[in-house]
Amino acid sequence: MKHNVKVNKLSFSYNNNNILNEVNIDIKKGEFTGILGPNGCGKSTLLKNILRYLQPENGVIEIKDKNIKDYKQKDLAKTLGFVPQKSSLSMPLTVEDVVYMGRVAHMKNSWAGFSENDNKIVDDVIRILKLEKFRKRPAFSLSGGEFQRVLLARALVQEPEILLLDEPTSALDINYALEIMRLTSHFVKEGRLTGIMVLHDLNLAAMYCDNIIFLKDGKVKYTGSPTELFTSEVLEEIYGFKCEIVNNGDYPYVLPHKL
Ligand SMILES: Nc1ncnc2c1ncn2[C@@H]1O[C@H](COP(=O)(O)OP(=O)(O)OP(=O)(O)O)[C@@H](O)[C@H]1O
Repeated sequence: MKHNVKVNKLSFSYNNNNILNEVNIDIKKGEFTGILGPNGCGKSTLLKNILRYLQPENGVIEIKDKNIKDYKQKDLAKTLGFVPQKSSLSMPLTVEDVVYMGRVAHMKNSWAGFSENDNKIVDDVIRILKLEKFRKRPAFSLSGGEFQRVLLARALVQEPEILLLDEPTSALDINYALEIMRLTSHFVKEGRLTGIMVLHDLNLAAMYCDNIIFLKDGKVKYTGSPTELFTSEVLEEIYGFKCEIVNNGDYPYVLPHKL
């Protein structure tokens, strides 16, 4: 199988307001793709279409060569994991409860409860994400950055083949932001995931993403590696700002001009 997510001529409007116009995307298995572009260009809308939270007006979305419309909800939930940008909790759940929610799609039936395997996966992910000390804490008592890691843990215990993340680093300090990028990249490199992340930080994208998709005006303007796409000309065309690109070893580094 060559591609994990294939989007063909996807168009989407909110109340006749066209947001995505014949968008084509082909994301291969085992890649970490960053979706970038100006505010309001439709990045989150694109993710929501891929997650089937929104129905396209036109076009086809295939997940692992199968039309998304043909998936049973439970199979889609096992295949696609999602880390939202913001999430609030209305229920008094502990961190552990929230993480276990990621295993629900794998339960044989709701009477069976969680298996030994479920417990092991939850324990492993909690350890890898360094969440042990928060385990029994009410999730609402965590800071924004700590809670973002819990949301990543919930998505990882789901063991999805494809993980979609919507600006997971926007509320995080640089340490947490680097950690989320490193962990996502680590799981992709280990062959456990295909990663698709909406993000704004060009330099984080350059450091960790294999591929970039630039969206603008409802269209995919460019796709390619950060080295190919992060040029002052392309960035000026997409965002309308001037910058220098510094070669930072393996990846480009964007230095914006002061306005
Ligand atoms: N439920 C909705 N109803 C109507 N318009 C919406 C709705 N959700 C989003 N929009 C509009 O659709 C456009 C695309 O929004 P979207 O959130 O997909 O953009 P984005 O690229 O993710 O933006 P940002 O970078 O600011 O997060 C925006 O103009 C937004 O105001």
